[in-house]
Amino acid sequence: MDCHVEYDGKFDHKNAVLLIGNPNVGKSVIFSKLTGIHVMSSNYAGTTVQLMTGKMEANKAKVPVVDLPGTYSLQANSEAEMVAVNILNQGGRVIVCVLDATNLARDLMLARELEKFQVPIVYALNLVDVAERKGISIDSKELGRLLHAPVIETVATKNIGIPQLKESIAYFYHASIDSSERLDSSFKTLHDESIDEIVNQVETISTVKQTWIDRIGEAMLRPIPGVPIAMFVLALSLGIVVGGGKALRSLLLLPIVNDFYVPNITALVERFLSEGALQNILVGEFGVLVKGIEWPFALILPYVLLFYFVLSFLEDSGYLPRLAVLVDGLLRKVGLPGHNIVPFIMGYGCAVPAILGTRASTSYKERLILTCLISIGVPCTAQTGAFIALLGDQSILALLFIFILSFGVIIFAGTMLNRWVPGRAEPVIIDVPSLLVPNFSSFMKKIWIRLKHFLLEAEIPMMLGIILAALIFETALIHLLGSWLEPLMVHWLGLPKEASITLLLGIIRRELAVMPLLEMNLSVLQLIVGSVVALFYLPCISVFIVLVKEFKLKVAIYLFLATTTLALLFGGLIHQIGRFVLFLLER
Ligand SMILES: Nc1nc2c(ncn2[C@@H]2O[C@H](COP(=O)(O)OP(=O)(O)OP(=O)(O)O)[C@@H](O)[C@H]2O)c(=O)[nH]1
Ligand SMILES: [Mg+2]
Repeated sequence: MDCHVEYDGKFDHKNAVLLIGNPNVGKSVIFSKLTGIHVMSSNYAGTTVQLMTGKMEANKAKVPVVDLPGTYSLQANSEAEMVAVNILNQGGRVIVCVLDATNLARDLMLARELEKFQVPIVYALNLVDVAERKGISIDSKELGRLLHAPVIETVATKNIGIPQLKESIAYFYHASIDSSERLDSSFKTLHDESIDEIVNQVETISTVKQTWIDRIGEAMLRPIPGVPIAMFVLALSLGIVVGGGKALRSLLLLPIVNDFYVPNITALVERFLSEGALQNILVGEFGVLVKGIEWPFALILPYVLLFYFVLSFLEDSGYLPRLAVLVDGLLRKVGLPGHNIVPFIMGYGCAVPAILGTRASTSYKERLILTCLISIGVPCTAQTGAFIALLGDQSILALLFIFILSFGVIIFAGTMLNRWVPGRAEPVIIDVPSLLVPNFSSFMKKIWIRLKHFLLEAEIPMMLGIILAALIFETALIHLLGSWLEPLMVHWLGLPKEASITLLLGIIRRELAVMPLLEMNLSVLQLIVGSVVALFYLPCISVFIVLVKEFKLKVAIYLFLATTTLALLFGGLIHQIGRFVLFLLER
């Protein structure tokens, strides 16, 4: 029988296999194993915040599969949960309900809610390896008998149980298509046992010696030694990103680009093109073949790579929810319960997934405050790389100043927004998962996905920006732009006229508001002013689009105006104060 589903351009959820379960139970890993499509998985609740779709092979047919955001219940409490519940309400062919073997009682609450849908359910009892580590053993056969459905034990990360799960899905998928009615009602019999009764019958907990990983996991949650550990993790992360990035840049990438690539490409272009505009656009001061390679690959890439290395490790190990517990009190002062630290930290990578990540927040107020703070004061990893390239060699203090200022503004803006934005943050219990040793292959794949994303997202706009800069310099438009912006650029900010280009390029990408300053021989004060302007300057095009999509055009425009005003205000004040201090020092 052919059960191929017609997609008609759009994904056919109603005929799909739906992966459902509480947050952080391994749905996305299972989805990746079923479909061969690698999607993001992390060891905290709320990784998946939108639908992920793919196809799996079932009895030689391609069957659609949907990975849903995790949900604690069908009374959705966040945008992400709402996505899951809405899809579920539309129906599906087979539900794969993923259960966490270390959290059976909690997960059965959702499982029980799913029984009301007239859709066959296959249970994947996942994380059995972690359960074993904790001395928890579950009789899956008995559980299946009590739930009137197949329960398949899985260790998704190691592919254990996945072939059996595939078989079971295929069986019920085809059965549900073959059957003129919905599946046999005996299959869906609601049972009378309470969740406690079921758990008592199937779960045995033996006392095992706590492993070192569980002991560390628990210690991290207490203020002592949790806070010192957090400080150490922060310092180590900074060391890896800043120190490692600098070493990678100056020992490997810059020599390759500057000593090998640039002379050769310049010679090649000069051989074929006579001196003139085209040659300048290709290999001149803002030559696209020179800066278009040096900026993204030699100056930014090392920091992006190492930042994602550190972030992915923190995500996969399960450290971030522990940090969330420690900073909960602090973050609540700016209207954000602790779990919001996760999208906040992601913002230091890129604001787009971070703003999407706020879908897991449980109130609109939280989402809005978090989005505003990320858009206003959190530099993305590419921009941080640009700051390090610009200031790192000149003055570490200046670099530090930029980040301290950004923290100050985030705290101030958060406190104000907490007062102004109506509503209140819902009280939530932070879901702390078991500490895990990251799975090597998914860890590497995750870094690769992010890197690929950066290269695809960054390289083309950066090239376009550089071509634009080259054209503006080549056609003397820079003088026109410089004259228009002279009162602002020269008198208020104390920057040279040609720095006006940064305001134009910064609209395309945030690091482009910084990079041109590298070519301008500026004083340390000017570098600080330029960096401060770039730090608060408007969100890049991609962020603007995501703001409009996730909120409203009005929110995007307000943020656009607020960030630009803040950028010019702070930049100007720092220039004026700096000039005054220098004047006093000289006297
Ligand atoms: N040790 C172990 N780790 C697992 C297993 N299954 C998943 N994981 C890890 O558990 C974490 C959560 O997995 P995800 O697939 O992101 O969970 P999810 O259910 O999609 O989470 P949300 O999207 O937040 O709802 C990840 O760090 C996985 O690598 C397993 O069977 N054993
Ligand atoms: Mg997921």
